[in-house]
Formats: sequence, structure tokens, C-alpha cells
Amino acid sequence: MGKAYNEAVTFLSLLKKHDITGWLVGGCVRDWIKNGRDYMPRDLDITVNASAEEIKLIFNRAHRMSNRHETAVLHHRGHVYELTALKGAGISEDLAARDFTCNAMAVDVNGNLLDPYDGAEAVHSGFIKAVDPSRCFREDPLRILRALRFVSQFGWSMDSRTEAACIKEIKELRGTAVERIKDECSLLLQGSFAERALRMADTFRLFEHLPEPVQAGPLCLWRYQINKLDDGLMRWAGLFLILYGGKGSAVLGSWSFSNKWKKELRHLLEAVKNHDYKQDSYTLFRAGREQAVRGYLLHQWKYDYTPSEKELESFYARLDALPIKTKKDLALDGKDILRHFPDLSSAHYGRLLYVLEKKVVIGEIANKKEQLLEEAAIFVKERGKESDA
Ligand SMILES: Nc1ccn([C@@H]2O[C@H](COP(=O)(O)OP(=O)(O)OP(=O)(O)O)[C@@H](O)[C@H]2O)c(=O)n1
Repeated sequence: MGKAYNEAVTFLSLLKKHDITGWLVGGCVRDWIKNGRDYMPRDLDITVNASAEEIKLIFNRAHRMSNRHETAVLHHRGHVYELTALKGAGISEDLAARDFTCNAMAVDVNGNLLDPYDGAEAVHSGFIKAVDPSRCFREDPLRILRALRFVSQFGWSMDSRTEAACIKEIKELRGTAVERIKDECSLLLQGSFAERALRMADTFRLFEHLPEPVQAGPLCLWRYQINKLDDGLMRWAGLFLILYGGKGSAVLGSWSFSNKWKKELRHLLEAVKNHDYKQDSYTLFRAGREQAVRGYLLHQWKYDYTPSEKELESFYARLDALPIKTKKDLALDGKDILRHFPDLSSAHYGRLLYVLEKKVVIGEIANKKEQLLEEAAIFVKERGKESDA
């Protein structure tokens, strides 16, 4: 029993042999109290009376964390330990500087729990409670989003003083890096209780202080069941529809998404706006199967409609019936075109591929090499006439 926990405590003894005192802290302690000692947290945070540099001198396989240089990362017997120097003179000061009581507990080398703020009680009763509400969010306004993220992940409530402090400090979020806000929002959106967290966020008037603020006052969030959307991408698209209506794709740039995410979100938002998924085969083809399904479901979700099995099957059947599923399926490739039409300009080459692809997808011509070559010859001849004229 308690394998993960025992291994982590044994690791503290190993540190002790090198004269380093360490305590397991933060999310791992919270998660053991919540889920039992066999639970294996994603990473194990340890607070130590040594710097990352000193840790690296002792364990030469340790490396510094790329985005948090004061933290040394050590892989040991299948676990990932993240070692950070104590904040303040001792463990009591370190815990006092943390955000919520559920995250302000520590386990020492003897396996004893240090719990000065009744964090275990908060975990058992399911409460987010700031260690010091008057200081917590002033020190780091992102903690407001962290609090909401825990509500979303665990379905907990927030204690009233913590909630009041969130509301008081919410406008300070405007000074926080967009990247950090986006990352926390992503975790929040993926939680099993995301709807509850978003409704709470709305009462905090959070959406007036996000990278692209919404000024309209409280939103009708009860209308939208974000938990019905399956993946993170769809939930982001759903949130954009709630916040920005049809203008979502125009404000994507304010949110530091990767280019891939920007492209996929833009596509989904535009698809919903244009009702694309009721429409033609070529739009479905261009989207690709995965995105087409997402767009279809998102469109239905927006109107609070859950498609029946039959409707879903008929949508999938339309996708299955596409004569080609990707560009690569075209029976004529770029090399064939260049071999047969070596004088084709690069602009015409791109246009020709587009024309062939579209004609095949909408069923105007078959996906057969001879037929595609015939069609290509007509295209090239017409372009020739255009340039002669
Ligand atoms: N703005 C922040 C961020 C983190 N912490 C403290 O640092 C610990 C580790 O933070 P992090 O790894 O970001 O999150 P976890 O709480 O560990 O949650 P999870 O691992 O589930 O993401 C937290 O538990 C908390 O004690 C904090 O006080 N204030």
C-alpha cells in the first residue's frame, strides 16, 4: 500500500544522505490526500534547502527546468522529481507563501504530514481556500485562474473570503502574461466541471479582464453546456463562440495560441459561422475528417442540439462517401503534371491541382489518371488561349 508515496519519501532519505533536507509539497501531497497514497502524481514537487546549482553538483544527471531555471529536475526510479529551493528561511515560511490551503501541505523525510492551514480538511470537504486571501491574489493574480481551474478539475467550492478576494483583485489579471493566462484557461476548460468554473468566472466578471475583454457584462452561460464538448480544441472554440459570437476568429491573435491551434480554431469558428457542415462535399473535404466532425458537432452544440445516432451516422456516411479523403489520394500527382505539362507556370500548377481536386470531390470527374490528364489538358489549353489573348 502507498507505493508511490513510500518511494517519494525514500527519495527524501536519499537527499538526506547528501545533507539536503527536502519536503514533498504542493499538488502531489494534495492528490495523495484526495486519491490515496497509491495515486501516482504527474510530477513530484520537492522543496529543498539547496539551490538548483547545488543539486546539479550532487546529481549530475539532474537538469534545470527549461521555463523555471530555479528548479532542478531529476528522474529517479521511474519518477520525475522537481526540486526547488525553499522560499524563506524554513518550511513554515515556504508553506505560508503558497496559494491555497490544499496546496500548502508538506510531507517530511519521516513521512509525517505538515498541515498548518488545515489543508487536508479542505481537500476532504472540497474547498478552495486561500492561505491568506488578502495577499494571495495580489501577489499573483493568475492564482484567480488557478482557483477556478481547481473548481473545474475537482468540482470543489470556493470559500467566501477567497471568492471575495478574487473579485476584488480580478482587474489585476490584465497585467499578467497572456501565455500564462492561456495555459491556465486550457486546464480550466478541460476539467470535468468546466461549466461550473465558467459560471463562477462569469460572476467574478473574469471575461472583462481577459486578453480580448468582453464588455457586455454577465453572459448567459447557463445556455451553454461546455462539458458536452469532447476535446480541448472544441471547448476553446465553444468558449470563443460564447465570448465573441461571430467575431471569434478576428480576435484569435490576442491569445498567443500556436499557429496550428490558431488555424484549427479559425477553421472551426468560420465553419460554425457559415453553417458549413450542412453544405457541400468540398468544404468537408477541405476540413479533413477530424475537423469536419468537430465543426459539425460544434455547430449543433451552439444551438443546444444533440444529434441523434441516425443523424450522426448520416454525417459520417457523407464523409465516407467522399471519393478522395486527402490531397494525396488524387490519382494524378505533382510529378505527373510536370512531366506532361513541363511549361506550366507555378501559379497555374497550383490552380490546376485545385480544380482537379474539386471536380473529383464533387463527383464531376472520376479519380482516374486518364480522366484527370484529359481534364488537365483542357485546363492547360484554356490557360494558353488566355495568355495569347
Ligand atoms: N501561482 C502559484 C503557482 C504555484 N504555487 C504553489 O506551487 C505548487 C506547485 O504548482 P504547480 O506545479 O503549478 O501546480 P500544482 O498545484 O502542483 O497542480 P498540478 O500539479 O495538478 O498542476 C502549488 O501546489 C502551490 O503550492 C503557488 O503557490 N502559486
